[in-house]
Amino acid sequence: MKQTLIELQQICKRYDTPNTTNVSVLENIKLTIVEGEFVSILGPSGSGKSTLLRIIAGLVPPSDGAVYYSGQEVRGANPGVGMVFQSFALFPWLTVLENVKLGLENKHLTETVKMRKALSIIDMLGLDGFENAYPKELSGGMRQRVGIGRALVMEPDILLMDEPFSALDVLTAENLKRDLLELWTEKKIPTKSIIMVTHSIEEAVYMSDRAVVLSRDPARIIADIPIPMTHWRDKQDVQFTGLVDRIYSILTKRELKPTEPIEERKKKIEKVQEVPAGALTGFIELIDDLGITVDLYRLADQLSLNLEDFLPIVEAAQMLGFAQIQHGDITLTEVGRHFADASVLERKDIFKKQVLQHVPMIEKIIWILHSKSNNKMEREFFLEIFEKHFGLEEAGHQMDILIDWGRYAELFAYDEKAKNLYLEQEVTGTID
Ligand SMILES: Nc1ncnc2c1ncn2[C@@H]1O[C@H](COP(=O)(O)OP(=O)(O)OP(=O)(O)O)[C@@H](O)[C@H]1O
Repeated sequence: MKQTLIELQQICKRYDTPNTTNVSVLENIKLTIVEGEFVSILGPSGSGKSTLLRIIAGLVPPSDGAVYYSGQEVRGANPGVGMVFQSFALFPWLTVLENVKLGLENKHLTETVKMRKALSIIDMLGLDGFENAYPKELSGGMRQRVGIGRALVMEPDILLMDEPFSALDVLTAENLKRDLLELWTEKKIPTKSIIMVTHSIEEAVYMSDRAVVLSRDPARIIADIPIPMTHWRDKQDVQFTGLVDRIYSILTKRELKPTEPIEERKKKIEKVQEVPAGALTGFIELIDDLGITVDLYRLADQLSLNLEDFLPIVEAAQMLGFAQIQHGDITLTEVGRHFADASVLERKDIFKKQVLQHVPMIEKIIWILHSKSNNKMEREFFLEIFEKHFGLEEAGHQMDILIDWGRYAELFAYDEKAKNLYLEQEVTGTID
């Protein structure tokens, strides 16, 4: 029977922001991680992946629920974990050796033992000869090796990695992934389990044994997929591409059920993806050019886009009724095809219909502008409404994108200087 290393029991996390209280980020997360597992955590941008990792590390307390490490409830820093950060988090005034040794700061060990352990890890990570170099003298890949070294020198049962490769160029990242995987699979490190947050489905399927997929607003676990392949994995293998496609299709599935009546959706203030109308138009044209149905994973690969950049465009196209996603493939709807083939003016008309039908926030903006005798209203006014739902920063982003969509659809105009939204002409037949 394998030892349970981490158990998350009904973890919830809520944050207060300057304008909103108790915004739920994580909801009812239950997860068990046993010895020998390499688990990836995937999810849309801002879904709460890093927050979850920090809760496991004990760096952030959960609002509800508990984290157990080897059967003991974690209160404060989790003694069983070492953490690797996307940004390396090295101290620039310390050498490679000093940075790595820092991981042992709180251990009751003699200086000689600390030195021996640090040098051995430095050697294992291919940093031999750079012990006395400062981070600024190192490439990104080598800096991350130091970050990994600092976590591994503690000989943690669980290695937590928060997007460890995303700040690196592709080749450096591939090289480091292979080296880390070799240390793990050949048991050259005493680590019993690895939990990695990543944006890359391919990375998750290449490296880990299990992919846990989170939803957004708030994050719940929507899938927990075993990856039953031996290392080294062939990225062209049908089992590999099948798993990538499956996770893609889960991630691109809309959280709001398509069957939900539009009247129900209109009661909600639903966040829209921050995708300008121009980018969306280009994307729909591209799908149309490539054929009726396009494999999303291959498309992202062709465009060299990572999930974080790609998913919002796909979701926006889906939300506005231009495309449908099924089994990892994207297909233009009839409206989408019509939009792709239309003239510039016709497109504006189609876009107008789609946003009015699918984006209740735009409908509210127009309703308010209509109700004013001068058909004008300050941006600030709408911002305050949206702030209650999304918090200040996100409300600003949402407002920017709604203005972009509204202007493109010629539903309203925007005076950049005065920061006013106003109606240029009557919008007919669409407002209840
Ligand atoms: N200290 C905090 N106070 C308030 N809100 C926070 C705090 N930390 C995170 N959040 C919010 O929690 C949500 C989840 O953030 P988190 O960084 O965990 O997501 P993520 O999935 O790791 O994002 P990304 O993929 O962009 O790295 C975001 O909306 C973020 O703004």
